[in-house]
Amino acid sequence: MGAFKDFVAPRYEQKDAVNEVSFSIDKGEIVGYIGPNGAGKSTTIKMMVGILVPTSGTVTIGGLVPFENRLENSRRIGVVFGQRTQLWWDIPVIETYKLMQYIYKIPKVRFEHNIRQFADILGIDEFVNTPVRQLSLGQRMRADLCAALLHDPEIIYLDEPTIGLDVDVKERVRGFIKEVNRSRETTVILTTHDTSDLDKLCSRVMVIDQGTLMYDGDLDYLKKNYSGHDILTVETENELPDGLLAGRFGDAFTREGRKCHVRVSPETDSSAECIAWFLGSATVKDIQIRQTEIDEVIRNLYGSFKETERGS
Ligand SMILES: Nc1ncnc2c1ncn2[C@@H]1O[C@H](COP(=O)(O)OP(=O)(O)OP(=O)(O)O)[C@@H](O)[C@H]1O
Repeated sequence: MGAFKDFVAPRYEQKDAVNEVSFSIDKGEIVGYIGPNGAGKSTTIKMMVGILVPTSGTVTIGGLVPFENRLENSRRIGVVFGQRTQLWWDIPVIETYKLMQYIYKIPKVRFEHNIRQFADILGIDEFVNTPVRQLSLGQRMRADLCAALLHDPEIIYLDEPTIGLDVDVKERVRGFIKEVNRSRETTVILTTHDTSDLDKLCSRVMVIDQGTLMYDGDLDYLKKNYSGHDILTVETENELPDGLLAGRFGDAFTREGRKCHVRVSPETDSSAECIAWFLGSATVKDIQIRQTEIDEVIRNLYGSFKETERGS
């Protein structure tokens, strides 16, 4: 009944998937584009690729407006949507590549050179003659990445390229992206929910939430300013009295026998000063510092945006 109603009298609701998103990217950059589910990442990528037409504002890629010059734009870009494939389902991988060689008019020497190089790094030789429908997710993703780069694009858009991959394949995929960026100066725009992708690949990140760009800048700056605190764990030869620890660290410590864990907030304290205090107060057997994981940084970041919204 609901489906019938929607068919006869559909109701429409207007929603801005992205709003006030403004940025420029230089040749050869690797940019991580992150944000919670439904934030507007894929919508931005689709506008840059030319699939979606923005209702206002402009998108210019290498001097071209993508949706007005789809053919010319497609020659310059490669796209991988992690959840979909551009490979022909029923034919062997190599046949799709040959079809792409024909479509993009890739010179034979260049095509063979690229296949050889990519097959090497991605390890696709063993399944290049297998029909795509028989490939595992990790194999399919590697085959897709190779396909997206065969025509030497200047820019690649990767929408969650490591989604669902095991640790080994993730490493291979990341190594490949890095190598292509390094050796060919290919610009990479990457959306991901896997924060290790950011750590391993990107120096710049853009964070979008509810369609609006909230941060655009250095990953290191982001870590430093939203990281909260480090955890310092110190093992001493003898148990330190709680009173002594409380006198120095207040309530920012816990103790398990001879092990003390101290939460070091960069605004009020420093790990170096805490270590110096321990060395001066006891015989120290072991020291460990755990920095805030990037996951925690991102969680703090999304949280602080929500706080700002509530406050404003
Ligand atoms: N074809 C569509 N029709 C209507 N609304 C859409 C369409 N595509 C996306 N949206 C809406 O636009 C908003 C942004 O979606 P988008 O797919 O860009 O998010 P995302 O950041 O890529 O999310 P995810 O991390 O879950 O992939 C969401 O609220 C989504 O529901």
